[in-house]
Parts: sequence; C-alpha cells; structure tokens
Amino acid sequence: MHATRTGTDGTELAVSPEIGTWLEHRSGHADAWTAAELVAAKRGRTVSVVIPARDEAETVGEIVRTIRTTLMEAAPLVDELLVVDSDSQDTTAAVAAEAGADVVAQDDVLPALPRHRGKGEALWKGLAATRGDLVVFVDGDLYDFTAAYVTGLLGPLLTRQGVDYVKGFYHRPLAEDGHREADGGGRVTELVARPLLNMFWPQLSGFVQPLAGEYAGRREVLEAIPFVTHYGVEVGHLIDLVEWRGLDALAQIDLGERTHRHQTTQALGRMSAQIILTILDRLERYDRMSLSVPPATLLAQFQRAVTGPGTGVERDLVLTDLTLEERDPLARVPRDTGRSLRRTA
Ligand SMILES: O=c1ccn([C@@H]2O[C@H](COP(=O)(O)OP(=O)(O)O)[C@@H](O)[C@H]2O)c(=O)[nH]1
Ligand SMILES: O=C(O)[C@@H](COP(=O)(O)O)O[C@H]1O[C@H](CO)[C@@H](O)[C@H](O)[C@H]1O
Repeated sequence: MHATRTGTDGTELAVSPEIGTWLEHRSGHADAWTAAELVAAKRGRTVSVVIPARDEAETVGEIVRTIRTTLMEAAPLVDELLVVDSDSQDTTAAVAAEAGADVVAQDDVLPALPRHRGKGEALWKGLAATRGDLVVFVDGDLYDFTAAYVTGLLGPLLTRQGVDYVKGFYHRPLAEDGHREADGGGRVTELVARPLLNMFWPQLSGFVQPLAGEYAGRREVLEAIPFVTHYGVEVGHLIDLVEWRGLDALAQIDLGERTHRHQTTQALGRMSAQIILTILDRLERYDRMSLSVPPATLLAQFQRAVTGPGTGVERDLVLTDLTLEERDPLARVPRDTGRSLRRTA
C-alpha cells in the first residue's frame, strides 16, 4: 500500500514512515497459514478461544461448530473453546453447549468479585476462566465466520517473533432489513474511534479496524492490562498496548469480510460515548491532556414516545450511566489455577 496521497489542495500527504513500515511488515492475510502448519508451530503452547455472547442464540452455534469440527477435531489447533454467557435472555447457553463449547455464565467466574455488566466484563471473565497460552476472542454475532478468522489471528503469534497482540480487519458491509451497503458497517469506528485515535495516537492510524471484535494475544500480555468493562474495551487495549509494548508488538490480519448483527443508532450512540470516555480517560492516564472539569457520565437520549407525554417534548427520555469501570489486570487477581490444559507436542 502506498502510504501517500495527494491532498485536496494538491500537496503531498503521507503517513509517518513508522506507519508505512508497520503496514508493510506487521499486516498480513489469514490465508498465509494452514491449521496443520500452525499445529506444527505450537511447540507445546496451548490455545483458547473465548466467545462473549449476549443473546446470540441465532449465530453462536454455527461459530462454535466451525471451530470444534475444523480446529479441534480435524486439527488439534484449539485446545479450549469457551462461550461466556453474558446475561443472555435467550437460549445462547444451551445452543453453545449443544454445538460443543464449554459455557460459563459471566457472573459465575470469580463470583466473589463485585459484578459488572458489559462486553469487556465478558471478555475479562473469559480470560479468567481459560488457560491457553494464546487467547483468541471472537464475537458471537457473526454471520460469515470461518475457521480462517482463528488461524489468521494465531498465525503471527505462533510464527513471528515479537508479536503480542493481533487484530483482525475486514470489509464491513452494513446489511440489515434486506438493505446492503458494501462498506457501511463499522459506523462507530468511522465516526468516532478512527478520528480520535488519529488525533491523539496517530501511531495507531494504520489499524484498518481498531474496534474489531476478533483479536488474539499472548496470555501473559492480556493478563497484564486492564479491561474496560463495556464497549471501550477494544480501544482501551490498543492504547494501553501501544503505550506499553510499542507498535511493533501489534499486528493486523486481513480476515476478508465480516457481517454481523447491527445495533440501533441509539445503541451505537451509547457505545460511542463509552469509547469517547475511554479515550478521554487514557488521555489523562498517559498525561496527554488534563481536563479541568471531568466529563459528565450521564447520557440522555430521546426516542419516539411509547409511554405518552412526560418530557414535554413528546418523546421518551432514555438515560444511561456511562461511568467508566474497568477490571484490573488479571495477573493481580488471585484465582484458582487448578484448571490446566492438555499440552500437545
Ligand atoms: O454486555 C455485553 C455486550 C456484548 N456482548 C457480546 O460482544 C459481542 C459484540 O457485541 P455487539 O454485537 O453488541 O457489538 P457490535 O458488534 O454491534 O459493535 C457480541 O458477541 C455480543 O453478544 C457481551 O457478551 N456482553
Ligand atoms: O466497529 C464499529 O463501529 C462497531 C459497530 O459496528 P456496526 O456499525 O454495527 O457494523 O462494532 C465494533 O465495535 C465494538 C466496540 O469496540 C466492538 O465490541 C465490536 O466487536 C465491533 O463489532
């Protein structure tokens, strides 16, 4: 990829040489490795896959079956497959178990700790409940998941030196109600995360999908960083890791195309606010900005009235507490490490 472009006024624009070099040698494609090659590359290391799932009964079963049949039975690449049931109100847990996953309720992991809600909480609990040396995170709402998602993310971790964390990237169509916009997905990425990361952590500007829900890392690194409990978890990881390990310890892999269940615009508004608050928190944490007045954390949204007049604007008021909560690095949390994994040669 030529990391230069001509600006609107004809001037030559270019990403920094660091980004250009990183794009060249820390980006790759999922097809670069076969499962058999990665099994041979394990050399005693074990692999866990964690799927956070809240009300994903429609899609989680196929994802689990794909991993179990192709990456556990046909090739012993994945040693542990865990679905974290994150307060589902549907049959997610039963569907996942039937398809062959281990299943744990989010609140049943480290139950003595205070409870939190959110995706990051599900991921942190999944990390705590597994033992693999390498951990792969895959969302449970994917419609076109393939085993290459997992082999692609594991490739750099099993075959490259110095890589601690690998993000997936893909084309993200916006497909809903029979309408499909080829690259309309990743709305929070394009409208919120990418602009802010480019402004404040330009070294991360080479990530095609900084919010991708498919990524993998080395356990000792994943257990050394905090997990924001809500949707700020991905952006929090990227900032914390680039500050701690440096850009060269991060990689990204082309996984092709990804379609998933899309949330409403208002839900993405809440997600955006959580991501913005996470970035503001990191700006202060890394001494890049000091806010004389801390941001408010109550989000007021308005939706078409279903309960009749009450707000004076003929709409229902939806209030969300966006207080940033995060789990400490798991390495600091005493826990039963009794569960071990069979280590293959
Ligand atoms: O509190 C939560 C919120 C989300 N998720 C899961 O995290 C993944 C990504 O969440 P979502 O699809 O809501 O985010 P999006 O992909 O729309 O940004 C999905 O498997 C969700 O079921 C979860 O386990 N707990
Ligand atoms: O990338 C995005 O903009 C959002 C929303 O995606 P869509 O606009 O619904 O395709 O999805 C991602 O963001 C979440 C917050 O980081 C992640 O948890 C999701 O896994 C990821 O799909």
